Amino acid sequence: MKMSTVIYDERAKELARGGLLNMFAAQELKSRQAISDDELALGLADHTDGPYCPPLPSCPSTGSRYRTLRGECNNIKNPNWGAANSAFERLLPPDYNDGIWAIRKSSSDLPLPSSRTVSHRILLDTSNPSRTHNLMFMQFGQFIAHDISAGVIYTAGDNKPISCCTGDGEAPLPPHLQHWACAPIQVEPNDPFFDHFQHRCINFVRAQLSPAGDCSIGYAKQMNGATHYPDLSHIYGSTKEKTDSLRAPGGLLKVFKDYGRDLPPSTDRKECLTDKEGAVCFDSGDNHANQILSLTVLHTIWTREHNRVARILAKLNPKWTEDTVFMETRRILQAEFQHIIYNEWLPLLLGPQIMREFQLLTFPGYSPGYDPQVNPSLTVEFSAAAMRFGHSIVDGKIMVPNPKSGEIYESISIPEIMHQPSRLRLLPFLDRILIGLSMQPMQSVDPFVTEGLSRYMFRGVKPYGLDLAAINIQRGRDVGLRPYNHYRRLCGLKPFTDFKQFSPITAQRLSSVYQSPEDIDLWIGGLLEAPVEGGVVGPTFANIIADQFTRLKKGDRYFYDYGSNINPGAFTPSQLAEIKKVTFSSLLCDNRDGKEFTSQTPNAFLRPDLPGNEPVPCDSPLISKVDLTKFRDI
Ligand code: HEM
Ligand SMILES: [Ca+2]
Repeated sequence: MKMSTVIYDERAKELARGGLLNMFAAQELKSRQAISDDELALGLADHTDGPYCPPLPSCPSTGSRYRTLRGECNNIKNPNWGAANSAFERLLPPDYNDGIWAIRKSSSDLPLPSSRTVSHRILLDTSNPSRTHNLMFMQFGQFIAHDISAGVIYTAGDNKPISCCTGDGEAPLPPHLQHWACAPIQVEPNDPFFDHFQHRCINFVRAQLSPAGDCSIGYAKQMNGATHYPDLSHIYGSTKEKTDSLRAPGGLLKVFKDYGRDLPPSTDRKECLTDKEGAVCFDSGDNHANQILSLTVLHTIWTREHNRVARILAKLNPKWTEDTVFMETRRILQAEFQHIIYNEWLPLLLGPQIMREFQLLTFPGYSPGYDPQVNPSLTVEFSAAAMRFGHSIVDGKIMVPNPKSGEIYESISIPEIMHQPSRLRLLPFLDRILIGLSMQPMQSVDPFVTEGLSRYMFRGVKPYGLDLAAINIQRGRDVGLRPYNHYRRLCGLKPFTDFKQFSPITAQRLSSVYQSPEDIDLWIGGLLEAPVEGGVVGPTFANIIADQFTRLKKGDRYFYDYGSNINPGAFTPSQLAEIKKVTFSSLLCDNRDGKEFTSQTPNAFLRPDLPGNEPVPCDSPLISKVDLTKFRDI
């Protein structure tokens, strides 16, 4: 069983060391009473002679036409904002027991209930399919998440994973033998599932720290391994070495040619179960593409889109070097991706009112809104809780239809396709799973999480796996999330003062684990809320997510629809008009195998049985076409 978090490179390691040094310095200053609790809580401790300050990148004064690979040099005054391996920001100061990094206690200063206990007593596995959204909406959400958010966990000195439990998880290691980054999740002896295996300990390693961007010393700040911007860093990589390793001649991306079809390139990294004959593991910009096969499918689609667009651009512009073809294609794909997120995916998540309130709606032409004061960085509230709403919409099974007979060809339980992407090699599989993801409803956002994630995640060949729900709760505590009520207040919502304010069943479940409503973990509280009008998440998550995508627009000089007064890589008006025709349906039609997948729903994220969203042939006028001749460089 493997978590998919990895250390990237030397620079990431150096920053991680710096983050840790600063945290130790804060502990030291606190013990000498040279730093006040207020300073710690507000993160204002201005000790610029701190032990480690991240070096500033050198950026071209005129601004490059292309985003840098690491995401540096976007904000002119703060060139590290949003860069890979920089720190997460936060909406509220952290709740750490020592004000620095120690995991919070309950409101009455007792240890919090075990994250696993919270998970199995509050979350059930009950099917509650969405009446509108399909599983492609879920899968696209994880694809977005992997682009912008990648917590990195500590590893041992030799880069090996840290174990916080004995042998097979019979118990947590005695504290004096535990690595300092351990926070193992205790499993109660009467656990309804893990007890069958005498499994009493879920391994949990704390997230790596990164130095604060302003070199201040204060509470711990976690590292984001990805570039914070939606820039397809998980397709292209965020270091030169990685990107170079993924590139092929002619400005193309490498592919694995299989039966004449292009799949992502293969890798011999050891994250997949590859002991069966013909088994394969795929490479990507971020090394997480094999986490679940339906995610690998989206990596395939975007890799193909790169090569499709690059070939057209190279023909239109025979004088371009292969570097130009590569970078121009990347620039177009990044714009397509941002357009699909803001124009199609977010409105279906947040509903019209929040989209309007946060000025997230898309319009024809250039858009206003860049604000150099806005730090685009992801907030821990978004990454460790709100955006993880997605774990509730995963279905335990993926139905793969046979479009010829109209029957279900295969119903795959998801642990079977975690780190096991080899089915993609079967000839009709890609087309079939694309149809399946579009037909099958996603699950609703609610306190139900499939056992495929809460009992069997990454089980490999074992009878049990990890509990992602417990890990989410523990991660929230690891990164210092405050209790749920604090974020309700922040969003202008009334806090819960009594369990009785929840439905009787929920109240009973909550009070069986938490002592007070003031202790509820943010991820749990968010899942319990009814969705906002026209959206799928409740108001607390909706606000945190809308805030994040506002930062990612206002704080991104390279946002795809900013004009040349802001964006050094702006599109011409006619090019932008073409980019704005892109829909995820058009992308799927352009990059499917096309043997069995011949029709597509106009809205790729909604169920085909919704009136007006019946599948149509890919050449129907209802599926938009992008005219790339506008990208001839004259
Ligand atoms: C399809 C099956 C999925 C699996 C197996 C999966 C698995 C995981 C795992 C193992 C983590 C790291 C947990 C930790 O150590 O803290 C994670 C994090 C996360 N997941 Fe998922 N996930 C899935 C789907 C989704 C979906 C659909 C979304 C959103 C719509 C999503 C959003 C996130 C986010 C935002 C994080 C935090 C990333 C970070 O900063 O590390 N996931 N997921
Ligand atoms: Ca990114």
